[in-house]
Amino acid sequence: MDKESQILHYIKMNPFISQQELSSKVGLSRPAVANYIANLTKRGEIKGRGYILREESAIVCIGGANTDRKARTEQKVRLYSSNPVKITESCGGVARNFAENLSRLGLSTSLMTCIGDDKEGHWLLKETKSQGVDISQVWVLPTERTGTFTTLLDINGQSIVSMADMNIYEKITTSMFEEKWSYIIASSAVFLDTNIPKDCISYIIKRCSDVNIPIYIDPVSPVKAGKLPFRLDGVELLVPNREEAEILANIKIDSIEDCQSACEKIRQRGVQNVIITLGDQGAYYFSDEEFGLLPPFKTDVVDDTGAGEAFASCAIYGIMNEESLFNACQLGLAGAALTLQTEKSISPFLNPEKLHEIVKEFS
Ligand SMILES: Nc1ncnc2c1ncn2[C@@H]1O[C@H](COP(=O)(O)OP(=O)(O)OP(=O)(O)O)[C@@H](O)[C@H]1O
Ligand SMILES: O=c1[nH]cc([C@@H]2O[C@H](CO)[C@@H](O)[C@H]2O)c(=O)[nH]1
Repeated sequence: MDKESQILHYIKMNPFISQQELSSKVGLSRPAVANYIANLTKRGEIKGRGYILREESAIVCIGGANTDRKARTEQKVRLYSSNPVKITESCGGVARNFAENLSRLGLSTSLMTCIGDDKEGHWLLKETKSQGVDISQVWVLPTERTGTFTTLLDINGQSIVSMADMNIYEKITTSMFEEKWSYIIASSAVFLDTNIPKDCISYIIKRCSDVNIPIYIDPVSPVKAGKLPFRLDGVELLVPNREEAEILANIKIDSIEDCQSACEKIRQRGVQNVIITLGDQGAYYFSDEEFGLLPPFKTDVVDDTGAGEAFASCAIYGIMNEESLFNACQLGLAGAALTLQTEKSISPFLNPEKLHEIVKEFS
């Protein structure tokens, strides 16, 4: 291998390697190494990000970015019939929603997803970028259509049925993540949803746990939860709703005792902390040190889409700030309450001050 290839190889292995370390590994002076790096950067071989210093709060959010279409009814829905509705569109996708929520909470956040080369995809990127999320790692796939999520809401703002047209995510491969690996391990944590293919999910979990990068997971839906590998070592937090937890633990959940058994079974798979969100019943949390049920913070429900992501991203914000699981859940309840009050999948009012203010009000 020539000197340049050797340097590139060592940077791929460790994007934080110093020029001094490189110089002793490849047998060149430090200024000579600097010269090689400058040339590699000029040619675009080093894109910069993997080789800048680790940012303490950076999180890469990997998974879906969709346009959400919500059909709202003014009267009781009639099945197998034509229902008058009002349709609105907003930005969605679990990983994208996490990235935006976490960015609104002041964390430096990046999104890794794919969109089609269409109006919807470019709109999603523009809106997401405007909220401070780094979108430089998004794949634009010219032959695919951007994912869509269409949901029918009843008079109470609760989703009756949802349709996920997200075939685009099947085009993502493990080698696409391999190419971005230096970028991924330059982050302090990774958030993962289950929109991407099964082998990619396993690949990311394994590689992150090998280098001790904490992983947070939202299982997305009961169907997609089944894509998670059995072993989940390295997963610091998993936040399923009731139906997803039933799939993951392979038991029916009808009581608090069932929540505890489900959490124990999920933890046996290698997960550190589990929080099961229970809709209008609140959330059940379980770790080595603490467990319990928290009732929801009472609020008007305009639209329940995105409440689960709001809960989990605010809880992750708490965990990344070294709060206890109980305190993280309180932040989660506050974030969910805020999101339930809006027609969009993300609350435009979400910020750290507002979150702490709501927690104070309810505790
Ligand atoms: N009707 C409600 N009243 C009060 N709080 C609610 C209600 N629905 C949801 N919540 C709050 O939102 C949190 C998440 O809700 P839920 O368990 O329905 O998540 P989810 O099914 O993942 O939601 P989504 O997929 O729509 O984002 C709950 O833990 C609770 O705090
Ligand atoms: O299969 C999926 N269903 C729903 C979502 C997203 O979840 C949000 C609602 O919880 C919404 O934004 C939708 O796009 C997704 O990314 N994948």
